[in-house]
Formats: sequence, C-alpha cells, structure tokens
Amino acid sequence: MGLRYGTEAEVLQGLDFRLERGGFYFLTGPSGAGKTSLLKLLYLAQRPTRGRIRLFGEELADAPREALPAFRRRIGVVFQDFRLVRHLSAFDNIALPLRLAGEDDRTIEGPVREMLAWVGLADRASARPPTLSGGEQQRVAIARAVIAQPELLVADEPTGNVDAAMANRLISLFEALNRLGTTVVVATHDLSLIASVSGARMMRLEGGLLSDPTGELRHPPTRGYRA
Ligand SMILES: Nc1ncnc2c1ncn2[C@@H]1O[C@H](COP(=O)(O)OP(=O)(O)OP(=O)(O)O)[C@@H](O)[C@H]1O
Repeated sequence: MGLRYGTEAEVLQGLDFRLERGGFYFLTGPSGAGKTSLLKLLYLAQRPTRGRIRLFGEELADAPREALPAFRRRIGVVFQDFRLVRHLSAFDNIALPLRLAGEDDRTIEGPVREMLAWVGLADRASARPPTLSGGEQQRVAIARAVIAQPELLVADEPTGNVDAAMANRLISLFEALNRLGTTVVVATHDLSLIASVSGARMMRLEGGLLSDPTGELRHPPTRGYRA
C-alpha cells in the first residue's frame, strides 16, 4: 500500500503489514516519517493512493464514502491536536461516542463521571475546551476515545502534553481497554512509555517504510515472546 499527498513523492511506500486483533502496538519513527499519515489510514480519514486496506474483515480502499462512518464508529481516535468540540463541556465531549451509540442520559452519567475521575478531571466536568490547558484537553480527548470501548483505538502522541505520572495513568487505561479486546495502536516518541507496556510490539517507520512490519523487534525485547 502507498500514500502520496498531491504530486509529491510517496510519504508511505509499499507498506505491507497486518495488525493482530487484540494486539498492542507502538508506532515510532523520526518526525515527518509518516506516523500520523499511517494512523489516518487506520482510522479511515485517508485512503491509500495505491494498494488495499482491509479493516474489520472488509476491503475499504475503494469503499463508498457513505460506508465509512459506520466503520469509524468502531474506532476510537486520539488526535494529535485533540479535536474537541469547542462549545461542549468536558463532560459532553466525553459523552459523545455514547450518545452517538444511542445511549440515554441516565446510562451515560456514571461512565462519564468515572472516566473524568480517572483522567483527573472530576472537578472540570463543565469546563469547555478553550478554558482547559493543553494537557487537560488531551485527557478529555483520551477519555472520549476510550469510553465506548472501541474495537480499535488509534492514538497520536497521546501523552505529549502530560507529565510522566499522568502518562502512566493514561497508558494503563489503554492497557485495560486492550485486555477487554481492543486493538491499540499508539504513535509516540516516548521510549519509557513503550518500555512500560509488557507484551506490546513496536513498529518503526523510517523514510516512508516500516522497518519492522511484524513488530517482532520490540523495545525492550521481551524474553520468551513468540510471534
Ligand atoms: N495533508 C498533507 N498534505 C501534504 N503533505 C502532508 C500532509 N500531511 C502530511 N504531509 C507530509 O507527509 C510527511 C509525513 O507527515 P506525518 O505527519 O505523517 O509525519 P509524522 O511521522 O506523524 O511526524 P510527527 O512525528 O512530526 O508528527 C511530512 O513530510 C508531511 O509534510
């Protein structure tokens, strides 16, 4: 599969990989290597300019545009720039995926409060994004991405704006979701974050190529691992 923007050279070249359902993957690589572009392919915001992409057992490279929202609802995304809804409170931003899934206010209240507490924002439930710090917005974005227990979670530098203790807390949320069956893909430069998740695999992008498409060469190596 390949991806180019306009007439530029390919940003991603000849990628050929599969993610195991229920796996936990880290995507690393230098700035500009194409990590965000690869994640966009995974959350269906971008189509490959050549080749195929199969997700949830369906061929999606040429799927009609109208077919995509139903697939996107099965994917939780933490965007690098958060993309919170400015006029909605932290509570309502986090509640969005549950509301989209048709849940009513009574069933939403408990899980959203629990999630707010987990990301340390219990007292900011009614705050709107422009009044939150970058780190607080990032925590709202993470809570929104995980609350509906998506089948696939895609997170772009999800701990870039928080301190190490909060990063560990957030990654443990991803691990809990992963234990429930969610496939997790996290792009990050933070090697200590990678080292903190046992059993995670690492995919490294460099110059538009995946140097380790199977994720077998993880960092740090875990003894006894078999692909
Ligand atoms: N919409 C776009 N139009 C044109 N070029 C783009 C677009 N998005 C990304 N690019 C280019 O594609 C290349 C890869 O960008 P991408 O954002 O995927 O890298 P990245 O690995 O996520 O970088 P970073 O770690 O800095 O976030 C860069 O050269 C970038 O300038």
